[in-house]
Amino acid sequence: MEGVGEEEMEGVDHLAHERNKSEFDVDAMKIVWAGSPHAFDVSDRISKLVASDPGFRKDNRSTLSRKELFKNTLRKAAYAWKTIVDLRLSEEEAAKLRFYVDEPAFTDLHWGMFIPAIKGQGTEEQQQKWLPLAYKMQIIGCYAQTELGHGSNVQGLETTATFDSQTDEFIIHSPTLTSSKWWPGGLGKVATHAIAYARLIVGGREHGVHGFIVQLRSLEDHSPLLGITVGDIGMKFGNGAYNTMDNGVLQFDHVRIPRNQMLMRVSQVTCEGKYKQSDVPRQLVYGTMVYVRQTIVADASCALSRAVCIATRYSAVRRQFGSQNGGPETQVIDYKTQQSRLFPLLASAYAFRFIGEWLKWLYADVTQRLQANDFSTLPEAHACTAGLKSLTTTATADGIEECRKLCGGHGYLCSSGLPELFAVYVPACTYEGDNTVLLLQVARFLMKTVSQLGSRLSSKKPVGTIAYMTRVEHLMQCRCGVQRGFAELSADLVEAAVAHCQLIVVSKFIEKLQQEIPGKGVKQQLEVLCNIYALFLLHKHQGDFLSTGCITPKHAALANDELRSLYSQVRPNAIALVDAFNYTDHYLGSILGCYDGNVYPKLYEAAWKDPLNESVVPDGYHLYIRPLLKQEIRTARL
Ligand SMILES: CC/C=C\C/C=C\C/C=C\C/C=C\C=C\C(=O)SCCNC(=O)CCNC(=O)[C@H](O)C(C)(C)COP(=O)(O)OP(=O)(O)OC[C@H]1O[C@@H](n2cnc3c(N)ncnc32)[C@H](O)[C@@H]1OP(=O)(O)O
Ligand SMILES: Cc1cc2nc3c(=O)[nH]c(=O)nc-3n(C[C@H](O)[C@H](O)[C@H](O)COP(=O)(O)OP(=O)(O)OC[C@H]3O[C@@H](n4cnc5c(N)ncnc54)[C@H](O)[C@@H]3O)c2cc1C
Repeated sequence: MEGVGEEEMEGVDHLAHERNKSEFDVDAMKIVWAGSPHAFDVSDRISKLVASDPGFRKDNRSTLSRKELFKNTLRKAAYAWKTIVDLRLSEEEAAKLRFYVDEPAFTDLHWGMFIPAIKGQGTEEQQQKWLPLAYKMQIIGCYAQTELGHGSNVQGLETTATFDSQTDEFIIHSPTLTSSKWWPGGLGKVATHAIAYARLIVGGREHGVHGFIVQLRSLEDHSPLLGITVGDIGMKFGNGAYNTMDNGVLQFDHVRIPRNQMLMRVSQVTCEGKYKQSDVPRQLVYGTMVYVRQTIVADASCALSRAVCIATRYSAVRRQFGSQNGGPETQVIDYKTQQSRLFPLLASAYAFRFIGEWLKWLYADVTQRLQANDFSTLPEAHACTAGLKSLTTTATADGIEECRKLCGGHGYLCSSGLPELFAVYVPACTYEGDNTVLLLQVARFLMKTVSQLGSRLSSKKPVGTIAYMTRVEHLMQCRCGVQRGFAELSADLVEAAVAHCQLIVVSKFIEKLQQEIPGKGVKQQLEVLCNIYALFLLHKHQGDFLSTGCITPKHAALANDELRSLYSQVRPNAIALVDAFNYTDHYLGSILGCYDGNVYPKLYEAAWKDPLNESVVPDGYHLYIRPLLKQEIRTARL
């Protein structure tokens, strides 16, 4: 192209000068981020496989109608499955492939909730019957719990499951409009089966909410079965975004299922109509939600790191103001305001990665204990998964929006990848439990812990977190000390719950740094990021910390000075720290975040591909614009 300067030529790494500043071994950090050499190998190999296959292209999504978008998602899901089968990918590789395809689809719920629900709440016999069908995708499942009238309040669900001892069946029914199942992903147009949650009624007596496997559609022609009314709930936030998913509505009209399709690991109904509650906490029926909440924390680190990668690379490319004697303008990443907004998000991405690793261990540990009927850590596991899901998704949704703003006007273009990332991510603050409702669960756990243990919530925390621990105890004492009910104090208790979760994230980051971490300069970089995360939160909530008396205003001022110094330490390593996420340009889906930093030619080229530019004179000119210009005002034909 004429007039293209060297700085805009393709094939040149426009961020090479930034990459050369790195003070640590980026390849070693890639392995830390991935979790292990094996995990890095799988991620690297599968992400490149997806990026190189035109069958997984996603740059055209914003130009498709809802029906075209959905059909394209079905095509991709089928193509992904064929790829998995043809290449004989392992379960781990298959999960990575679905992750890098990066499109909300019915498969998320089939693999992410339907199968875990059967594994967690089905008997051995039920697992042996249903899991092989599900693993081979000979049935496609969804998780149908939420209703039009109830989502947070699971015990308020209205769908009924009435046992008929004459026929040894359950009758599944939607007694009211508000009992219609509403929101389940994959339900609207694809799922052939559901795990449906309903109020169990045996012999006229209610036994609370239980899960049931219900077939919804014929495996011959996909038509809804007798008594099943099912469809999509309509367009959702954003244009492309989550509209690739058929969140559905479902009504049951006295649908009969065999007794052995009630998930019976936690409770049973005998053929004589006798209800048996195993000696396990009834909350195990919520087990699938706990499982997904811990995966969502890991997902948060992925989503936030994507946004931070885009904003960091673009901040290094973008120059604005500051030219000296006709020299280059200043890179916006060098402005202290840009650093004070961006680098805490970079630190948070790493913090959430490590807390996600720990939560995965905690979930595996509690699951192992449940096998031995050891329920001692179940309350803590519930509080941690609920609280950390709430904390990380709120921070990530806010962080993605901040990254969009950090990219100025170009961040608002679809080609930046940020609007779509935000629109797809933001419901994470709602699904798998509204974030406030989940924090109330944490507050309830803290109240019980304080009442059982006295003021000390826990002494099991690294020394560096004393201020954080004191803050939680202070916030709890301020609330528990006064004689007012939980509901009256709930807004304050939620703040204490957030403080408690922040304490966990900081302490687990510190514990991570106590491990052996190979690679030149890697541990040092992580120490800087850990200090940024901890001091940023201390600065943001300094009112809490000052009121506890464990820090003075002088300490607060010193902490702020230290933050600025830490930002300066990150600055030369910023591009390398986001390179360590090892995202392909395909997965990032962002011109602003492209690896080579050659942004402007790509932005310019992308603009002309918009359908609006197929003609230089827009459709509608002659009917609407020309009359205006020629002052020939006519009644425009509707
Ligand atoms: C790689 C990706 C893989 C998978 C991804 C797939 C999907 C995720 C991606 C996209 C999203 C797509 C789908 C989204 C799906 C959904 O949204 S599914 C529906 C989610 N719905 C909810 O989360 C509902 C939230 N509500 C609840 O959980 C409960 O109603 C409640 C708020 C916890 C209240 O329950 P309840 O009224 O029964 O109990 P309480 O009276 O409040 O408490 C009684 C005691 O029980 C303890 N408790 C409560 N819950 C649990 C639990 N889960 N585990 C253990 N213990 C629990 C509670 O602490 C009380 O204890 P006590 O104080 O000692 O009495
Ligand atoms: C994209 C998406 C996908 C989903 N996929 C599925 C799925 O596959 N399967 C499924 O079963 N469900 C699914 N859901 C539903 C989701 O789980 C629910 O929307 C979620 O649990 C919140 O419940 P709700 O909608 O009833 O919100 P509500 O609880 O009605 O929340 C509304 C407001 O009330 C507040 N509130 C509610 N209770 C209290 C309280 N006790 N104290 C204080 N404040 C309170 C909340 O904080 C919130 O501000 C999905 C939802 C979305 C958005």
